[in-house]
Amino acid sequence: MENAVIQLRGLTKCYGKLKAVDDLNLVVNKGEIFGLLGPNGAGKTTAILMMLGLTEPTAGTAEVCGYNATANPIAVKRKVGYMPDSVGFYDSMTALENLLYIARLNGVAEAEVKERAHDMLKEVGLGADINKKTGAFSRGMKQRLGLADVLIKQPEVIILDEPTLGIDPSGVKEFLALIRQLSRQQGLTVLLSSHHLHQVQQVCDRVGIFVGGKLLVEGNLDQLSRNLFAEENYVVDITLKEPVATPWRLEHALLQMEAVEKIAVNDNNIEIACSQNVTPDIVRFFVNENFDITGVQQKEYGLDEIYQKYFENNLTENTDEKPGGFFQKSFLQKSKQ
Ligand SMILES: Nc1ncnc2c1ncn2[C@@H]1O[C@H](COP(=O)(O)OP(=O)(O)OP(=O)(O)O)[C@@H](O)[C@H]1O
Repeated sequence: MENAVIQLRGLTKCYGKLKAVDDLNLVVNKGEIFGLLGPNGAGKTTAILMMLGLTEPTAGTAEVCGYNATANPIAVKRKVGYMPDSVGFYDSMTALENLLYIARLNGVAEAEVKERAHDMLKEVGLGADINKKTGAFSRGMKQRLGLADVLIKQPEVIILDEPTLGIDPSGVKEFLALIRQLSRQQGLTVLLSSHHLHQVQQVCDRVGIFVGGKLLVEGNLDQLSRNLFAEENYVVDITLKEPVATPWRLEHALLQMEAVEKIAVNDNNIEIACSQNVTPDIVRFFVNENFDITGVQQKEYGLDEIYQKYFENNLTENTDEKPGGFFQKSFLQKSKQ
């Protein structure tokens, strides 16, 4: 693909009998922020190390900025900024001194190194901390300095491995906003790995769910939720003042409505999956049946539900299984003709 900055074809890495990465095929395009989302041990770091040419694939290829990462790791290193999950600095040196050191190591010309380092520190929000020793930096400040380290050589793509690990929630928000801003302003391609779905959801254009070395699905959130929840187009969540005394009677009555597909009753909470949006009819039904409604909510699917579908439905243990059991497990379902 013309626009592809990262192109992985059948990328596989075995450690003995363990397939840490299993036939990974992925394209990340220029200017995109792609989130590799998966639990601990999914194989994210191994995949990244192969993209950087730091470990050799057992099979397949990783092409980054047009270079085969295994055959040409130095060329890839020139184009890619990599921030590992734990960034180290010289504690007794200031932020500026640390950054100048990294910039020089990366071959930034002496004539411009100081100006660029100052600009970069301002850009990542450390303008006021230029002369502070990094030993006194918080984890969030260290991540910002790590980002400056990565960006100082003006890479085409940055790869961030668990970049928000150990930062407090407001720091995470600011850090992710910064990544997005930099990507949008400079057309920078970003691949970030994380197991924090909420964070990935905030910042990424597209995500891939990676489990047991396999990429289970990839796409933007809309596509993922449309694919995974095609059967569960409209889900209405009704909260009642009191728990339902005879759930089976309620379920039976609700299933008489044509659009109602599945129902789950949990004390005073009822989730109803429908083929069309019949929320007004459902509310009318409850009122007519003399239930006191305290809440009505139409459910929207985000990464939470997508993640839950994969990780809490035991699909992690059997990735060959086709997704689809989210509602079937807990919901009373209308039998199909
Ligand atoms: N050098 C190695 N030798 C043997 N096994 C390894 C090696 N590196 C990683 N593994 C194994 O490969 C699998 C994938 O590990 P990897 O670090 O890539 O996962 P990850 O998704 O990055 O996890 P985390 O989020 O915990 O960093 C794990 O089971 C891990 O134990």
